[in-house]
Amino acid sequence: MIEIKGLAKSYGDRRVLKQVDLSVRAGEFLVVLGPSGAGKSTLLRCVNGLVKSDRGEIAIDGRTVRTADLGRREERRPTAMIFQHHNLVKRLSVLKNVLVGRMAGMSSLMALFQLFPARDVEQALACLRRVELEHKAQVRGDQISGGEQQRVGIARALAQEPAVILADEPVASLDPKTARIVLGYLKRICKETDIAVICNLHQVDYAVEFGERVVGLSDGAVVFDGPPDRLSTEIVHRIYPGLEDPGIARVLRFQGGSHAAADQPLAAGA
Ligand SMILES: Nc1ncnc2c1ncn2[C@@H]1O[C@H](COP(=O)(O)OP(=O)(O)OP(=O)(O)O)[C@@H](O)[C@H]1O
Repeated sequence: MIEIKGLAKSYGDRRVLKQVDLSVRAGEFLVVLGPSGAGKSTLLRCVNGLVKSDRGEIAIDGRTVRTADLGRREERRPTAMIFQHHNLVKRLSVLKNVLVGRMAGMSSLMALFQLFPARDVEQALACLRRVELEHKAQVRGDQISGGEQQRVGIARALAQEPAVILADEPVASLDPKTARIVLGYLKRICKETDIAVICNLHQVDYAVEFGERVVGLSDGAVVFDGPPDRLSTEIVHRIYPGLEDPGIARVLRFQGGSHAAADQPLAAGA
């Protein structure tokens, strides 16, 4: 359970997060939608302690998140990140990339020489099995496709045994078919393991298709929080002010999202 209360963050004069309140259940697949600069990445960085908020509280399973805990490898952290560009170590095998997720708790010497206990290797292989990549365990990280790299990113996050996986635009650099496959794995793992997922996305159609709950962030404030079938063109415009994209009406109609509003063309030619 993640509890965010009154979260605020500014960079200089720019208020990037304004009083964000959010709670996320174990096993919930939450999509955060919002335009560029809305504060989505900053929100995730505050949750994993990478960025110190100015005000507010974040607790994961009752334990307050503190930036000071970040550098302490001996402690297993409750958050795992998935990045847009996968961030794999290219010269390492797929398996070793996943084992990076097990490094918390290992001695510095063991970590330095990559001496992983057999049970960690077993666990990493099990994580690779969940994304159907066990057969690529010994392949180098740069010799697999972008979609496979992101599946390894998911396995690495899973290997950390986190309470929450924070995915920052995990499919932004993938083609639509691969993006759907990757989101499918992420959602399935969320449901099967009871790990909460907070997934920043740009694409309304993926949010409608995969999100169990959608939070719309606009200019640092939550402007929508609800199930994807409540997204309407009006709400999408609230999240993306000034957006002129008649395609959104089609997406909502096609996906069976809401409904009365979606049936109104947004603009000529919609
Ligand atoms: N370290 C930083 N120093 C100063 N300003 C920052 C820093 N990180 C982010 N910002 C600013 O904060 C605002 C929100 O950034 P953030 O990356 O959280 O938005 P976002 O919604 O994730 O955008 P995108 O979808 O483009 O990644 C932006 O104006 C950005 O320039």
